[in-house]
Amino acid sequence: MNPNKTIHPILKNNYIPRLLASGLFVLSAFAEFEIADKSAQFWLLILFALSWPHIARFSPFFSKESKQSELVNMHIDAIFSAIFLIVLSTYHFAGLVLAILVANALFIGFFKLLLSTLATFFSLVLLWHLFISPIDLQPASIAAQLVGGAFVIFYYSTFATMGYHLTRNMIKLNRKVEALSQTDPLTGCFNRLYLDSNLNSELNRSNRLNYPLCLIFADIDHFKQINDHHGHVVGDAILREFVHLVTLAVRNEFDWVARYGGEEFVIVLPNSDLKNGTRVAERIQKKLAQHKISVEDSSFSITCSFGISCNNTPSNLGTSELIKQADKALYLAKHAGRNCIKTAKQLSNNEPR
Ligand SMILES: Nc1nc2c(ncn2[C@@H]2O[C@H](COP(=O)(O)OP(=O)(O)OP(=O)(O)O)[C@@H](O)[C@H]2O)c(=O)[nH]1
Repeated sequence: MNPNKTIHPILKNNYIPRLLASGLFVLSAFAEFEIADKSAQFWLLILFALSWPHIARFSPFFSKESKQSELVNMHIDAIFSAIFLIVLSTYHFAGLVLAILVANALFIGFFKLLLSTLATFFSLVLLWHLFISPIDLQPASIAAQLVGGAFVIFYYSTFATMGYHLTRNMIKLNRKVEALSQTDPLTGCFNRLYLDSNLNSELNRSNRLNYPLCLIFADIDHFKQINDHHGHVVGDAILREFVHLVTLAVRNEFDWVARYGGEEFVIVLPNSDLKNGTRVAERIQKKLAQHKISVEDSSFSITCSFGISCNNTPSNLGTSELIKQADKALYLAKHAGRNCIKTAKQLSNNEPR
């Protein structure tokens, strides 16, 4: 199996910086000759430093999910840095580490991660200092300080870059998931889920600010025949074009369209009454009449029936009542021969069963 194929870009991208940081770590540890002379742990540490970037890349710790795994890796990085400080037996770099970490945090806004890795880092240094051996405050050799300083700067700027990329990727992914969960994949308009969760807040806003809200139920006429005679590919293309035409007929920033199901769509018009809603439905009707939809060298004309309700007719309608009224009006429109517009006002005399 080629491991490159299964490695997530985050783990892959951080491999080289981590390897270089480990190299600098090894150099700085070697520069501290006194420790090299007497400590077996020193050699273990070197071994770990050299193997860590490979482990971090090829064997995701604790989680198969690469991003989660990279967060764990960052904590191991923090432990690694703490051991580095202990080995060099100086607090000289601690202030530098802290300053760089704070700067990183300001830059990447990744405070939670910063705090938890900082806690890991300092608790390890403290535990070592209290229970194992007091850290000698004597400064390390000049060579160790130089290479170690380079290590600290490089290591933590890498850490910041990783955090930054992680955060950016997560934000991007979240936005993508959110957009996908709200969008109808075929037509690109909002889906039923979005309608169900947003109509209520739209209605509350309209009641709070005391303006009317209009809801149009639009249903393409005889859509089954189109599917049956020309196939679902044509039907799909017609649905897409229909949504395109509807979006051209409504106000960009205020109104929105959601697919209720099949060939039924709901158009929500904030700050609009039945009159405004009827005007919008007429505009859509006109666009449909003027526009032939071309699919696979054929062109099609479609018509649509509309049922319109408004939260002030009668007053203070709730979400489900608003939808119900528009649906009933749509039923009237279908029964009146299709390609026509009916409003909730016309319901009382012709209430469908
Ligand atoms: N191509 C395509 N067809 C769909 C999709 N969703 C639902 N349909 C079809 O839409 C048709 C809806 O048919 P009906 O509910 O009978 O409505 P209609 O033929 O438009 O009749 P009226 O609404 O009474 O004018 C069915 O044939 C469904 O299979 C879709 O995503 N793509």
